[in-house]
Amino acid sequence: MSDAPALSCTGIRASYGPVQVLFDAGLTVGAGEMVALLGPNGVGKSTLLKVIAGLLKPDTGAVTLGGIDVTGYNTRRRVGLGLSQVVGQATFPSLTVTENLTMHGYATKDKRWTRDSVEAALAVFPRLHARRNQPASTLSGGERQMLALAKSIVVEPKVLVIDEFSLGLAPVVVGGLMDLVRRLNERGSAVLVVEQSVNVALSLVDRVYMMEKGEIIAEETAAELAQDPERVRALMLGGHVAVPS
Ligand SMILES: Nc1ncnc2c1ncn2[C@@H]1O[C@H](COP(=O)(O)OP(=O)(O)OP(=O)(O)O)[C@@H](O)[C@H]1O
Repeated sequence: MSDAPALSCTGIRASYGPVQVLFDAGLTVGAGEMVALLGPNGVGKSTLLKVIAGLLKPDTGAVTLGGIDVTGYNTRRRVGLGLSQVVGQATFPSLTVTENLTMHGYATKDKRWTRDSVEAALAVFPRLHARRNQPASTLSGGERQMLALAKSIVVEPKVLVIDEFSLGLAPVVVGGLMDLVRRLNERGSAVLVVEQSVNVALSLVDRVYMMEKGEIIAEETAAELAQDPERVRALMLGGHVAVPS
């Protein structure tokens, strides 16, 4: 087995038209590791996720998946290498829960494999199982978020990237979703989360990167950061964050 990181980005510069948003940003997620990317609004976190997914071409820098340089690959080829990104509660509203899962599986795998893994995904989410024949439009926000995560199980991702899964959801729902992410990680997925709730991030991940103005300004373990609420507050307010030497 390769000991290459599940995901790495190095020296990423990216722009929207003439406006540069990322300045030599980089991060690494080891195989089987859970990592969070934190920072105030508008610093470029989602932009880095777009670069990772192949939705935005960087001006410079490289992205690797399992040691393979995928910088020139389109999104579909990256998904084929095991990348799965959960963005918001993205589902097809008029399709049922089962149809949403099946469609997602077909994107990369064959029919038989997909049928089995849709059953496996529904077994992990009893609430979705009970609503398997309902259109996604009739699900609650938390259930839709579960469906977005269930899609990730269908493709058994090597790298799962989650953008803001706690946004707008009740704490009890978030707790359930965190358990599911942990289970996915135990089954072998490396995880990168971008999360507004620092508490959620710190209780989930092993390691944290902090972003400010398009740059990674610090990297440390979640345990270390959890002991310094003052720094966490400064970070999330976008003030200068003192980095211990
Ligand atoms: N499609 C776009 N076109 C032009 N500018 C954009 C576009 N998307 C984002 N931006 C700008 O790029 C900067 C970084 O945005 P980005 O969404 O990456 O930040 P973020 O850290 O994810 O913020 P948030 O936590 O609020 O989601 C912001 O100034 C934003 O206005």
